[in-house]
Amino acid sequence: MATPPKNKLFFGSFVHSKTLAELEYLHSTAIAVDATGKIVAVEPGHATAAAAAEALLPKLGWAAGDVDTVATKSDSHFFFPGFIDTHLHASQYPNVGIFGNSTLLDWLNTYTFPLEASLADPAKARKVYTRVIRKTLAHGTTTAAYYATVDVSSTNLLADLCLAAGQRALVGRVCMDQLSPAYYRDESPAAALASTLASIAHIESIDPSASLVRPVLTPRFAPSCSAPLLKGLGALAADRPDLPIQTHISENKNEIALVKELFPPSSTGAPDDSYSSVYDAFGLLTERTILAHGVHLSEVEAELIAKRGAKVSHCPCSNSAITSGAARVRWLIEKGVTCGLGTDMSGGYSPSVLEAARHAALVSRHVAMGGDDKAKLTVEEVLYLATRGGADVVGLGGRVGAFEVGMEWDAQLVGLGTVDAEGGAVEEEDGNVDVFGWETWEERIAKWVYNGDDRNTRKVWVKGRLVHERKG
Ligand SMILES: O=c1[nH]c(=O)c2nc[nH]c2[nH]1
Repeated sequence: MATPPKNKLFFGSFVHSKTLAELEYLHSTAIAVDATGKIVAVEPGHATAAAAAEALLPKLGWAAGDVDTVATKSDSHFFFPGFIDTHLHASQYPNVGIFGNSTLLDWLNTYTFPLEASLADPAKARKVYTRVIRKTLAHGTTTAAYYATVDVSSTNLLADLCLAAGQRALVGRVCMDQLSPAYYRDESPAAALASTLASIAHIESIDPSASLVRPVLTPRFAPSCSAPLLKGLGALAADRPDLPIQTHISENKNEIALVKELFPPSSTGAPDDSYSSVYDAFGLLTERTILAHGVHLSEVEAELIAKRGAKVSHCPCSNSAITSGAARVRWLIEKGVTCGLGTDMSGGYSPSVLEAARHAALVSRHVAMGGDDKAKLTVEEVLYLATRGGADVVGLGGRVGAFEVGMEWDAQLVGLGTVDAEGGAVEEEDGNVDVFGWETWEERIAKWVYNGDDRNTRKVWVKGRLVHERKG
């Protein structure tokens, strides 16, 4: 029989984003998490875990025997909010790193559609989805906005597996009824909508209160959806204002030209021929919409996106790998657009949001080298995008992404390697980050962002439940 969840007391150093520009460092702090996974107290100023327990437990009415305590081992260990991957294709995971010299439209046809279609085989889908969930959890991703495939049963399986593994997820059945090979597309707009409803019904049946897993409307991107399909999805989005929406926008110049050709304003009633106006004309540009990429948006489009409250998932690894371009994140933020980070596997080559964060920092420097010096993103800013910003993008702002009373405990325990007086490793030799002891906390975090990986992610919790523990 499964043991019932217990109250927990976490003790040590906690680091999280206070604002876009500022990380908050809470040392000698205790965070109490109740059996439902909610943070009920954040109390700095205790010398030890035992002292924190003595002070806190009576106030919370918790008996010592009902509480599990997790304390950090040393100064190079800290708790950090779980990462939020605002855009990834679970179905493309076997292809990470496999993109050759392709760009978006030929990459889709050469690498992506054949793999996605092959996951209609349930055994293969189970193998791929089990692995991608395990791998992203091991990298500290506590929430993932997943695209599955066109196939309903394997999409539903992805949701089942997320729930079983304890990963928070948005799971979308991919809608696409045109411009892909006949072996991989919805048969008609009506069939696409029926399959979407079937998948929504399943996901809502396994997690009726959306405690972890939620369905998300997923028109792949404008070129692969006919006008009747986009119209139907817009109507469904209006009927179901609780459902998030995810799609791609303005990733690649040939894609944008294709959208202009397929959706002239005369066919949509839009005021212009921009990509954003196409989604807007069909009621799909909303405050619940996650737009992946947004590399080549115009001023007017950024203003429209901000006005509608739609969000952008910045996918720097993918934008570099398949040569889409360098998105101007500072510019988007200054326009009032909420942004988060996406690994975008397998356009992106890495399952790690930490890798996406460091790549976001590097791409912003390329934008700066193009003449806009203030484009550079700081360590604090990319970590905000990876956590709090991401939570806003996927509609979970205020619920996850930071350590505040009332939020849920989605967190990772990060350990950096410690070096002794002779320069030898003191503990946990594995990993790329060496802490000598003289670094400030800001410097430790910067070393983690630029050199860290899953070896530093020792433990991961979602909604208070331990969902990953690094062995060895
Ligand atoms: O990076 C991307 N990955 C995809 O699978 C996709 N489909 C449309 N546009 C896309 N872009």
